[in-house]
Amino acid sequence: MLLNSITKKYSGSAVLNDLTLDFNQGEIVGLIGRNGAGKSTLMKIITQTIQTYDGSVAGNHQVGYLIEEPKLFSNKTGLFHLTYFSGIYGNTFNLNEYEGLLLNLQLFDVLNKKVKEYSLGMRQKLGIVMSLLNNPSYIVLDEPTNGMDVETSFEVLRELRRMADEWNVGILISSHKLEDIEAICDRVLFLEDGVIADEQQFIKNKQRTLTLVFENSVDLAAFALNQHFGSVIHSGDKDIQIETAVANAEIFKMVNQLGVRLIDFTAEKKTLRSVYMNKFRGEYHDTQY
Ligand SMILES: Nc1ncnc2c1ncn2[C@@H]1O[C@H](COP(=O)(O)OP(=O)(O)OP(=O)(O)O)[C@@H](O)[C@H]1O
Repeated sequence: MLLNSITKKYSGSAVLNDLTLDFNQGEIVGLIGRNGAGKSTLMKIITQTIQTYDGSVAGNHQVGYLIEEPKLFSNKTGLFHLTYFSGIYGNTFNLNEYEGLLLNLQLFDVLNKKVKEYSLGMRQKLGIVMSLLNNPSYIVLDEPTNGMDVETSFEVLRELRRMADEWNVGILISSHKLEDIEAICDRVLFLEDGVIADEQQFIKNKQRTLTLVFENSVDLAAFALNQHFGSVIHSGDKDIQIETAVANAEIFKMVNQLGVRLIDFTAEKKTLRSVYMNKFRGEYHDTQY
């Protein structure tokens, strides 16, 4: 997808100012910036929700999205939404095709409950699944882990990585949670003063200490036997610490391929946070992010 020289003004003042950006299918791109920087505006231009702007966008015909909260019918079930919105896109909802995703997102067992009984996190997760119903080449997600606890965010981020790797979906994701962005993105764009002020491929070629916790010792053993990412610093009953320069994406890909269950993942260096603070905000504004 290519966005070329995008300028968007509200009441004469430019929110986006001659912004150019490209991204590919299979790639996860993070978008960060302060409140009001124009992240949602940029996303709405990609999804054609905003149609008046200068510049051009190519390759955005098949885009799914979740911007702000998903629009749901509170008295209808999760399954109704998936069936109904598939129909709107001219498709028939095939539960088998989505079973794995719904199970991994802990939504499968609540599909027959009305969404008014769903928590905010569950509604967000349903919104993410709904964004896939038109078989998109790209999805655009505005703060998708809002309202989610740490564990739920992790489930969602892991599934997004899987969508990019296995379904070849390109994902643009905005968030104020830098750790979320850091966990899954291939590259990160800093939106400032209406343009991409910086781009970091900070995850690659950086030596980090990763801690991976598996559901059980069998899963850990399978991972330890197959991993070739770097040296093992520590190995416990279910957890392992490795030092590596390999992108998180590669590690998640292997976890998926082995079919093992990872229940926690941390990277020791918070490089995105430090890069962001140093470049734009000054360390005393940390609380905004
Ligand atoms: N419909 C509108 N009319 C006028 N101004 C608008 C409109 N929509 C957004 N803006 C303004 O444009 C700027 C960018 O808003 P936008 O929602 O794109 O920022 P954002 O980066 O997504 O912010 P946040 O992180 O708070 O979600 C803000 O100053 C906002 O007030």
